[in-house]
Amino acid sequence: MSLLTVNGLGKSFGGVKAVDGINFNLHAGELLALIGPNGAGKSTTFNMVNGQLHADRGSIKLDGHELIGKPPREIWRLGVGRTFQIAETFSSFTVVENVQMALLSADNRLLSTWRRAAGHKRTEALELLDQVGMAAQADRACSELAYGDVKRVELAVAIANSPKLLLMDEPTAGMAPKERNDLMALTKRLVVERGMAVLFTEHSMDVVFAYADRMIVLARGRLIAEGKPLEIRNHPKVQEVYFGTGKTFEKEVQAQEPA
Ligand SMILES: Nc1ncnc2c1ncn2[C@@H]1O[C@H](COP(=O)(O)OP(=O)(O)OP(=O)(O)O)[C@@H](O)[C@H]1O
Repeated sequence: MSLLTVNGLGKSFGGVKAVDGINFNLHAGELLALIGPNGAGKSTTFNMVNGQLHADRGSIKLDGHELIGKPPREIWRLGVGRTFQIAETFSSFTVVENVQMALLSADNRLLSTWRRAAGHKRTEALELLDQVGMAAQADRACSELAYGDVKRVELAVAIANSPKLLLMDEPTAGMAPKERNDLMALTKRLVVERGMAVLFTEHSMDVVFAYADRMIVLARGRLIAEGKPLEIRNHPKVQEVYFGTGKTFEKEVQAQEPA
């Protein structure tokens, strides 16, 4: 049975059908890329899955639970996590403190208890940091870290609640090619080791073709293709919608092992 099942999902803004009756599913342990040209409906789809936007029609089921109509916090509790950029205010906290806060939040403890709970779940937080290769930098302030390392901490924060499904909106934006590969290789490892599913949007075709297990392609709100990277690369409809956008499907990039 699939973990996430989306059926007939639709959302309009005024006269614009941002998402026009799409169907797809996602299995545990799978990395699914959602791609499409600008304005295709990727963000709208994402935001309906995490509950930030209310769908006009259709259904989004996680493990058989209907998500439509539920507030974002409840959707998160049911097991849909997402990566957030570590906000300015948290960058003065150390690496491990950021993960401890995420663990506190997963336990439904208030942030005001933080000062009293500075030692809370440090061991669990260090274990999570170990999984993303950041345990050695646990006591450094996030503000001192290289960009690629901040992204690793953000990933540790996102998995603190043990999500069944992790949503990643352009995870590698602004990163150099080496950092991109490291982050996606790490994501792939977490997917395999934790049996977690990932749905991600991405503009870098190199990243998508190297790391996605499967892809879905949107254009003007419609799902125009679905399949494995190689099938998508050769799909005439996909080539047609991308023609002239400057994005090509020619580059072959090999997935790397995480550093
Ligand atoms: N809040 C909104 N109000 C009005 N129109 C919107 C709103 N959000 C999205 N749209 C429209 O819906 C369509 C799909 O937008 P969406 O942001 O989902 O596309 P996208 O694939 O994420 O694009 P991009 O790659 O440029 O981020 C576009 O035509 C957009 O202008």
